[in-house]
Amino acid sequence: MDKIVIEHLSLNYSDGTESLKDVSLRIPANQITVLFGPAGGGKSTLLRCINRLNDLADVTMLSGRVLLNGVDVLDPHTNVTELRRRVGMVFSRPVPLPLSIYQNITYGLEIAGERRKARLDEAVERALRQVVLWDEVSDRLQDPAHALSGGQQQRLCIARVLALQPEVILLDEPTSALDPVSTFKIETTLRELRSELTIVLAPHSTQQAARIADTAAFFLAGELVEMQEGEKLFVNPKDPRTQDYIQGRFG
Ligand SMILES: Nc1ncnc2c1ncn2[C@@H]1O[C@H](COP(=O)(O)OP(=O)(O)OP(=O)(O)O)[C@@H](O)[C@H]1O
Repeated sequence: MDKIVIEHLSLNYSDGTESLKDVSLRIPANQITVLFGPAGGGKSTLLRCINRLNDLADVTMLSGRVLLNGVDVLDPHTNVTELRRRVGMVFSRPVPLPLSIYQNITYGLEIAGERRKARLDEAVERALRQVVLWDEVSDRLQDPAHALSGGQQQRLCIARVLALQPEVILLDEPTSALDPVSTFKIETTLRELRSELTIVLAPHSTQQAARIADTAAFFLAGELVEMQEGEKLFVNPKDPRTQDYIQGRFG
């Protein structure tokens, strides 16, 4: 089943950059779909269209459709707050709230109206277990989140998103600020989360793309060059531009 279907999506910013040029693709449910390619290819822009974060940018032209479960999220009537709960986002630098570990997880739930302590405790434990952080922090949930290591902070940021029980998570270079061990833990966590939700990720390297992609899409200067199963794309790309990029000939 396709969770997200993007149809003829084009987007220009006010400086005239054509960041997405007639992009159409299908993102399968319960898989990790990787958007990769050289800097400036449009990967972040595409991620930010899926949860309407581009509403905050200086966009001068936007056309096409982004269907989530068949419904166009670009429709002006979309409830954007609800959309962003259903489609969570994780950024490249972990930015925990200046609160305790516990409150980082409960913050969004409390805003959504949950006040019951038992429910909040349960949600904290569940989310921290999902990102394999529970055993490391269960005895110091009231400590400031900033006291955690960078890798732990990023797992906490993922847990914060998961606590809202999203259907999709978007990750924009989530491990670019992390060491290889933390990166490995996050990649393992994402593989396990696939059974519960749909993951769309812009990796920080081609190596990461190849390691983690169930499906991979190669972007170059706003264009989708090709998309296929990760195992096939990284072994036998169809397009010579993809081949040149994955062999390190440019970018
Ligand atoms: N808010 C913005 N305002 C103006 N131009 C932007 C904005 N965001 C991105 N761009 C431009 O759009 C193009 C695509 O950028 P985008 O960040 O989507 O690419 P990317 O493939 O994710 O690259 P990177 O890996 O560097 O993040 C670039 O030319 C970039 O300069």
